Amino acid sequence: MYLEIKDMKKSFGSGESYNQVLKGITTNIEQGQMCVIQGNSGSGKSTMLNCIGGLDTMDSGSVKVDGNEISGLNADELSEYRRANLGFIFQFYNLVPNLTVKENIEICQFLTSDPLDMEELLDTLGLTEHQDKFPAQLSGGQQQRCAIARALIKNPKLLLCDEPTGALDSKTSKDILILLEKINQQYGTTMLIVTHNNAIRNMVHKVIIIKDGQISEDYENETRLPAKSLEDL
Ligand SMILES: Nc1ncnc2c1ncn2[C@@H]1O[C@H](COP(=O)(O)OP(=O)(O)OP(=O)(O)O)[C@@H](O)[C@H]1O
Repeated sequence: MYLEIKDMKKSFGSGESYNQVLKGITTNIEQGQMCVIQGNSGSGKSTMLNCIGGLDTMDSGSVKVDGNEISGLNADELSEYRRANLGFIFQFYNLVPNLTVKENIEICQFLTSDPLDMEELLDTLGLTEHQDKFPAQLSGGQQQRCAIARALIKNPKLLLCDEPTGALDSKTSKDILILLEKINQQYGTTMLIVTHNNAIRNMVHKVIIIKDGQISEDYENETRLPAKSLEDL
């Protein structure tokens, strides 16, 4: 099992403002799986993703990535864990405005001794012709493709995506999902995708639904559809 989560608990605040957001999340994700995490607004999806990604620390429980426990790591160790294993994609692309597409990707290329080939990645993501442009010169979909390239250049084993299509129109969302599917097949990247979009459930290997800080549904999708056939995005 690539990702093993056991009894993950996380709360915010204290006294009257105490809010237990995650009340004991237990699940497993296999290497190479694409998995969506869904649930109502405020159910704890981003909190779960942030705890897995070492962007936040859980109160108790265990997260093992490729057999390595991450709970209890200090800030430096978490930083090294993120560098060595993870790629992040967010709803808003967080590109550096005064760097070109290629330079935005290059800043992450140096995080590993074994990056993917830049030209191949630019080609895969349809960015070759845009590589010398600045973010402000790109459409939302092109900016998100650049953010995906930046997350992928170091060939992360685990890609954490928080609403990756949240700011995009239906057609561009589908293009991005087709790309994520291609990356999953080409590089075997394990992916966790937090999304409000129910249609995305149809293309992934595994679905996790969170309700009130607990898992209410957790199942493997036996009848996956290719991303290109998804409707209602
Ligand atoms: N840093 C924080 N401090 C205090 N409360 C927080 C913090 N981060 C999240 N919360 C609270 O935790 C709860 C879950 O938030 P979270 O962002 O994980 O939900 P979500 O399921 O991702 O929601 P959405 O779909 O709206 O993005 C919310 O009530 C939120 O207000």
